[in-house]
Amino acid sequence: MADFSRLSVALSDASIYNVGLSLGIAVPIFLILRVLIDYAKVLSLRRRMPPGPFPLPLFGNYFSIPGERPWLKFEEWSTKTYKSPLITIWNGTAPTILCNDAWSISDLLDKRASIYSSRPRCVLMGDCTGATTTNQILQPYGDRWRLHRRLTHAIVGPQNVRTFRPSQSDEANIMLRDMFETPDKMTDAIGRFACSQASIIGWGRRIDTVHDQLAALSIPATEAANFAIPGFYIIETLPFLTRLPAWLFKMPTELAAGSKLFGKYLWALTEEGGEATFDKNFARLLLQEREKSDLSSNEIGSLIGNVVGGGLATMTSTTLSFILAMCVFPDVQKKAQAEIDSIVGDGHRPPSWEDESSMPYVAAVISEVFRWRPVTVLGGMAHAPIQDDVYKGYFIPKGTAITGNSWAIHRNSRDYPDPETFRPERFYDGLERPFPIKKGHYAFGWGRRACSGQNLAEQALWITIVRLLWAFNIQPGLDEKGDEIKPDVFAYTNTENSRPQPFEARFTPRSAKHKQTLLNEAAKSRDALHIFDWESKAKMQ
Ligand code: HEM
Repeated sequence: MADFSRLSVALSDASIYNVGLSLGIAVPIFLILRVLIDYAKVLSLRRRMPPGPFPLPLFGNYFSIPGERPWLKFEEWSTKTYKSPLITIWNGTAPTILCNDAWSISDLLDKRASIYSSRPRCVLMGDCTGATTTNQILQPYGDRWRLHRRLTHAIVGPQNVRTFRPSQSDEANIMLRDMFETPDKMTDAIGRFACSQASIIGWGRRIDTVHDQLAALSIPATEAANFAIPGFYIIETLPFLTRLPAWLFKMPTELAAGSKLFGKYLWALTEEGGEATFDKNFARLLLQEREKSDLSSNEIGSLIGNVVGGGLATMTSTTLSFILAMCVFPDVQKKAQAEIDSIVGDGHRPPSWEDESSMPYVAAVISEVFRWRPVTVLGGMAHAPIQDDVYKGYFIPKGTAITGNSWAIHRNSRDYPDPETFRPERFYDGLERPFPIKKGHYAFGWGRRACSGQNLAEQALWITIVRLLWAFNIQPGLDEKGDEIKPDVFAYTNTENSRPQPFEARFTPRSAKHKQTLLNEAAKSRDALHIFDWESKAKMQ
């Protein structure tokens, strides 16, 4: 018996050893086979898709995409290397098609919108945070997304957004005062304005300083848009990294924990907003809609969170680009001011909404800002087709990420001659050149997924820009010798929401009368805004 039992132990030891040995050999062989099969699929697909750099196994084009402003490289690949408006790059084994001209992207995302209105898989923003099902920006095309879009439009759609004109006008006056008093903090003044108008819409509470927790948390959170840049994060290239234990790779766990906490914070704000004195806020609307549409607290939080997240960085960057343009193109500024003066006179009142239709040149200035420096430089968020498609002989598989290189689209000299010059005349008195859409630019994206906050953004930017032009001569900052510092118009951040690197500008009131009026208006506006002044008890721990 004893001998038998020793034999069986020896046998079982041997079989464990053998199994271990077999696994040790089988697992790597399986993994290598898997990589090779995936690579074979990539190589076979790429022959039928738009051209692009040759991908490596597993990593795709990860190593050929520059870390610094990759949109410039994509434009070069499109116009010089492959001479094709559409190029394909591989995020690991997943293709992304980048459209580098307005006409091809319009053919796909506008004209074939019934196919191209879903979203591709997003590892960081979607898988790691669970937002794919709860956040409109990421939701796949379908009924839930339609519901979210309808709800967003119920608060900031073309008609409904007018409810917020008075508070926007008051906040713009406060912003003007802040620019006048502390021009070195212009970015804070604009960021506070953008955050406050979003918070008023969301929860009926204004933001008095950028140190408010909502502003302090939201400003860095908007960097999440970078997750959409192909090749920016290795995890988008190698999604299996999300399965590694946290001690080995902590980013996914930290992201998940952070977004859970932020979600709780948004919900706490929403509960407060439901009780706010100003009852036309989004929280109130969604809480009423909650049962009817079976909305989860995460969905409600992200719907309101998008008003802050969608508008904060985009509006701040666009306003800064406008200021930069005015510092560099003074003749445009003078022409816009002449138009404003012809309508509102000598500074006794600031321009208001009723004046909008009488100021076509100001409208053209704003369109040119969107064109000259489009903020979402790679189109914000890629679309994805819900079925395989063929375009001009190229195969586009279902689920492929497809987006516009807005940088390249807005600098195409066929559509915009002399594209580096800031020239509002391109948009004045009709479009100077044919363009697929009436707007004449694609700063707000395409087709059915085009920006839901467009009307809000345009309304806010109009009142901001027209009042800045009315109140100030905007000029570059001065160095120690008193000479103007020429700003670098190409010094922009390396981010999806691209904004000018810090630069100095002077805001000189255009006359004593303008100065007096702007200070009086700011004081009146501060009183009017008291209804939105209350302290939030919601805190993110
Ligand atoms: C200058 C300001 C803004 C710019 C340039 C901008 C740009 C964009 C772009 C390019 C997209 C992607 C469109 C596409 O997929 O084709 C987008 C989507 C979106 N934006 Fe904006 N945006 C701005 C302001 C806002 C504001 C103020 C909000 C607040 C409501 C907002 C909310 C959204 C939402 C919810 C989406 C997702 C739409 C969907 O997938 O159905 N945006 N935006």
